[in-house]
Amino acid sequence: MFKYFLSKSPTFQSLRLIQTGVQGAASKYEKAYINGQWTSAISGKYFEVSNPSNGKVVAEVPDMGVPDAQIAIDSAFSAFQNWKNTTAKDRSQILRRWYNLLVENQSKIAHILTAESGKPLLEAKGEVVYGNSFVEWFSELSRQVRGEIIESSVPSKKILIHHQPIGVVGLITPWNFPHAMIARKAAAALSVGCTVVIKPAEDTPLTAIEMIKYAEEAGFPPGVINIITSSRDNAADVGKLLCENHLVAGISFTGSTTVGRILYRQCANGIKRLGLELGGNAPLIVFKSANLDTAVDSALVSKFRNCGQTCVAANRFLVQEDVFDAFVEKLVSKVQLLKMGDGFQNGVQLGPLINEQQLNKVTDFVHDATSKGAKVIIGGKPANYLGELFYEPTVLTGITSDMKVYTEEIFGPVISIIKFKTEEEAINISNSCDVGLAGYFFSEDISQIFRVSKNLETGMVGVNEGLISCAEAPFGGIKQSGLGREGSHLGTEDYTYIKYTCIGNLS
Ligand SMILES: NC(=O)C1=CN([C@@H]2O[C@H](COP(=O)(O)OP(=O)(O)OC[C@H]3O[C@@H](n4cnc5c(N)ncnc54)[C@H](OP(=O)(O)O)[C@@H]3O)[C@@H](O)[C@H]2O)C=CC1
Ligand SMILES: O=C(O)CCCC(=O)O
Repeated sequence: MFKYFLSKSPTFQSLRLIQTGVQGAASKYEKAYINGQWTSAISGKYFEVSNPSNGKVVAEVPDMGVPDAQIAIDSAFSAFQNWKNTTAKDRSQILRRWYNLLVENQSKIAHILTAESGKPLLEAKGEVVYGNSFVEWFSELSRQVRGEIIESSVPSKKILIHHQPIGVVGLITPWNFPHAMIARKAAAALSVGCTVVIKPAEDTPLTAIEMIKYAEEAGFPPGVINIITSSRDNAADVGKLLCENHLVAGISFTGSTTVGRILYRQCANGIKRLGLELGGNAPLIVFKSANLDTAVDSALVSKFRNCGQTCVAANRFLVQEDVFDAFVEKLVSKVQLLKMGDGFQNGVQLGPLINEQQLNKVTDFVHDATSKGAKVIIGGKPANYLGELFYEPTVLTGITSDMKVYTEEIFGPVISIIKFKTEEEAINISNSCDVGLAGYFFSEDISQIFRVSKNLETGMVGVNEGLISCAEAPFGGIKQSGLGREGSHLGTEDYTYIKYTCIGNLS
């Protein structure tokens, strides 16, 4: 079957690399990495990873469960005893070596990423550059984490403050950014002296495994970085163990709010440190003063990055009535030019959805909206002619507050447009949900820019900009979008605790 696929697929060259292991790319059977050893599951079981563009199997990886995860935790705990005592300079240098290797191999990593996620190759390359930037950032930040000495009100005392690594951290990551989410979490944790057990998503473990090959080459000691691969059948049990095991000090998770809540509960008994990057429902507001061309171009980037499967993707478009028709016309004229298809084909801008669950969710949300009166301007149906998991880029108008596209994140290539009259109305609609990750608005009115930025109930705001993520900025949400911030100089806080030392009886 694999042979058939290779001979038919336009992605022949890239996948040939994956099958044969040429250039060190993923081979048909991959292994997980625990305590510096490439290893199979204790059960001997594997699960398949397939390309969502065509359903063909790309590779098989170990299906690890609780016993494997326990070994990984023990290894990480044992490695922590030495890693926590390394100097910031040592950690910085190893991270830098990892970064250099990731950069040297970024094209190969991007090919693997496209093969398992369906993401267009150009976008996969962009994600690898983006993910690598976190490794570079934290290799530099490692040496900048400083303590303080505070003057006491008692002359014979000194107050010292240190930031110390919390210990072993479990990193549970999603399929939508298989490289960047691991890089953003792992580099931060490792830079301050924590050790990690990574559990990537079932759909996209190959990019993660490839990244760890370069971590090994960079010289991280055994046990400092561990990766356990699990099928969806094992994810909940492995997650529970990571949350509840007393050797694990904290969890960092990116994914759905539903799973985030489960992890929050499971971490409660052990009062574990918890970083949560959960779902959003981002408003994108176009005010009448906006430059409409900027608004349209930025909206397309925000919405269609990774085919809409991004937690910061614009979810509800709010357009002021004065510019509604002009905006919709410009938007649709660009949406109809978007090229969807196999991520390895030249010029493709949109790939498939990751799996059947996502396809069903998008199909259901659009059906729900149209059955309640929404109008399909373009798209509105699966693109079966391209493959089983493709959905046409879609624009809907006539959106009302009872529709799922209004109340929940769609995670797909669907734009839902709502008409509003006043700024107050736009703010009220934007804030009328219990999540608050990103929000975007377009305006040339400086007072309005400050006012709206202040009033949007989100952790991040893009003003006249649709792409706001970068290593230097704090990424994170408020309300039920999560806890903590990733990236930026604040990105190590989830992985350190503050040690206060009082030195007394000084003469
Ligand atoms: N904020 C974000 O960036 C993301 C948001 N989402 C949202 O979530 C929806 C569903 O996507 P989905 O893939 O199901 O996201 P999940 O939250 O289920 O998956 C994210 C990660 O958590 C793992 N996981 C799943 N269940 C548990 C559990 N009980 N304990 C510990 N880990 C667990 C998954 O493993 P496995 O893959 O094996 O199931 C994966 O590694 C999307 O439609 C979207 O709305 C999804 C991905 C990212
Ligand atoms: O969508 C997500 O799951 C988070 C990553 C997106 C980004 O870093 O911009």
